[in-house]
Amino acid sequence: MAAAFIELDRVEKVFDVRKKTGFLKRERRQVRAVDSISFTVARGEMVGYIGPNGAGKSTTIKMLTGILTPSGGRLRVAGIDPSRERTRLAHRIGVVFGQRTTLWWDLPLIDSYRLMHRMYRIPDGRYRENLDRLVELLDLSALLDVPVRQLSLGQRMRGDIAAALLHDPDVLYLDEPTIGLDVVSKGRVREFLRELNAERGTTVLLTTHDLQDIEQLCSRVMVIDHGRLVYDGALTGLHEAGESERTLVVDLERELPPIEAGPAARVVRVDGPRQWLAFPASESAAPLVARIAAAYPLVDLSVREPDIEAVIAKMYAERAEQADRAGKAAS
Ligand SMILES: Nc1ncnc2c1ncn2[C@@H]1O[C@H](COP(=O)(O)OP(=O)(O)OP(=O)(O)O)[C@@H](O)[C@H]1O
Repeated sequence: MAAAFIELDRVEKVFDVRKKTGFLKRERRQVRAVDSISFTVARGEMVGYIGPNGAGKSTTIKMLTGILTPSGGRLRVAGIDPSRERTRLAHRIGVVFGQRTTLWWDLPLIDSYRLMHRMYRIPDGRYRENLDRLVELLDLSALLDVPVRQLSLGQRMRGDIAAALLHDPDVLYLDEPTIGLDVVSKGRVREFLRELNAERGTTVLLTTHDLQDIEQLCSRVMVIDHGRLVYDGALTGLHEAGESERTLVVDLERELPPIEAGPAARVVRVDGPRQWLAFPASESAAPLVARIAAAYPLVDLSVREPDIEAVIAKMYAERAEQADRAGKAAS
């Protein structure tokens, strides 16, 4: 097995929050943003890190960059403790926040790169080489003299990605890298990330609400909810974890009452002679099809896989319900 490049062992982050509850009254409360999370990421892996709003994703990324110090547990990136050696780590990591730019707003793009060249003390030859490669791959040559504020969102994002990679980091954290981009720009960013990972073996940790980013880029996904890791594995395994359902779409010869096909399947929609039956994704469709074919005038049928978006929405909703029930039971 490849050596772990990012290592978290029971990492916690607790925030002390003061809330005004009256004229002079303040209530102190603790928010456990990250609650005993453990995982490892091997060098060269490309991993999705997803979860609902407020789950603890950004807090994790901030601890991985050294911006925040964990309240407990052990964390290492490339063997470095991020909060203790933030500057040394900065040479090994690149960070892209989709919602904020790291570029200088009023300066032409190339000036931001020149500043980074100095800030990161990138050797001249390496800077030149990396800049040329990134400009070509991200199609930036016509944009280098344009002030950042005049760039479109997609152009700015490509500019930000290049900035994060000028110093050749071993690991890249991407926080919502395709947010607000049109389909073409999203495609370009994803293609570039795939190439970067394949050619240079850059380790990528990707946080996104766009599940297509994950589907197209990551073979592994981690799901965090209420500060806890609730899933870590292949994207396909999420279907089972989310106990998702597949849909059998049946065309009958004529309009009929809802099909009765046993306890495992239920009709979820009827439209004229077409009926939709939901059944567990973990079960084979064959016996169900055989039962329907034997008892109904069947013309055509197809099976629809659950889409990952629906699976994750269901998973979040179920966990929110569980938390709600636990909260009510405790009060
Ligand atoms: N500096 C802070 N002080 C107090 N609470 C904080 C702080 N930063 C984050 N939190 C809280 O910690 C929890 C996790 O927040 P975090 O920003 O990590 O979530 P997230 O998964 O990145 O969410 P989103 O998808 O909305 O960006 C939330 O309840 C948030 O309100």
